[in-house]
Amino acid sequence: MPGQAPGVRIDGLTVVYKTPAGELPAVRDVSLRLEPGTITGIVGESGSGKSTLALSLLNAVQPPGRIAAGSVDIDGLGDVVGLRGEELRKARGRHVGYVFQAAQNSLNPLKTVGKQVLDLGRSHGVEDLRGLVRDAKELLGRMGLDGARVLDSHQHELSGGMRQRVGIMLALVLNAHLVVLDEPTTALDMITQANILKIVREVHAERGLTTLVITHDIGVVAEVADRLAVMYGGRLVEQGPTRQVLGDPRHPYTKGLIRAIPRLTGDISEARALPGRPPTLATVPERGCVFRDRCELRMDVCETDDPAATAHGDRIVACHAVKVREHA
Ligand SMILES: Nc1ncnc2c1ncn2[C@@H]1O[C@H](COP(=O)(O)OP(=O)(O)OP(=O)(O)O)[C@@H](O)[C@H]1O
Repeated sequence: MPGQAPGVRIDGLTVVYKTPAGELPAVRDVSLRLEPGTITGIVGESGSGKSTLALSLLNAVQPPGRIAAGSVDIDGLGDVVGLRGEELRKARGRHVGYVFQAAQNSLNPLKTVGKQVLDLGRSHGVEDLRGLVRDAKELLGRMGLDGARVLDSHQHELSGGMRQRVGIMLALVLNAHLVVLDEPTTALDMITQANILKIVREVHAERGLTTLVITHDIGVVAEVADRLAVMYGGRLVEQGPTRQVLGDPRHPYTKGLIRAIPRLTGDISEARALPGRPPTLATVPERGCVFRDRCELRMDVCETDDPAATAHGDRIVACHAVKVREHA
């Protein structure tokens, strides 16, 4: 059913967590567009704010966190930051399908997978429950599982990788047209991971979805994403079409991430880990560039001024040292 894919406009989004040192931002002034029908990948090291950003798409940030500023406007839903209660519950699952991180542990241990599919359908007013179960079985089959058997199983009877695929099935089965996958394949070996991503891509195309894939592994999204957004210290530091970002990274952090991955550089001996560690909420600088402590291009202005995200053609880069060439 192409043509139903919603667009998403995230503008000036800031999400804070309450800490002993006060409220600190895990996501700061992030603006991002998900174009209808595309797959966007968000990459960044652990703690960069990816999951917090994903939760914001469902207005699902829990205390001690809260969305402190900005909007998340989804076609057909409006600004989800303003949604509450029943409206929000209906939107989740039906409009926005999602697999949150650690989804492999989030199944109900007391119920079979099939029962959980039925519960999901009932709670969203699905009339054709038989059809829903059929779709669930089919999706599981496509991901290399024995659908009937998995539907009859409890969580403890499934491996981590199987649970992860069940999570993906649950994100897709209600036929939502916006799908958010947070680390969808981390429990899987490389070959299964590649297969699952291929299926995500196929289902995305068949159903006309808008998809967001979140991962710390830039190699994972390189395979599926049309666009990439790179996150660091709660900021989006670079965005653009995947091929451009991978083939000609501009931000020093993106360059470092790519250099660290042998299967992207094509040569194991060339791969170099990015020195240093990403900041935590407590250590992320209040002023200036969040990446400066690890940056080889650091200048004086980076200490004091946060670089603005600047668009040039299809590319958006937030770095004082980078003069993005026109028409990247
Ligand atoms: N409930 C919470 N209370 C306090 N701080 C939190 C909470 N959840 C996340 N944070 C902090 O917010 C920052 C961003 O976390 P987030 O989980 O969004 O990052 P991430 O990029 O998804 O990392 P990971 O891949 O490890 O999940 C981190 O510094 C994290 O410690």
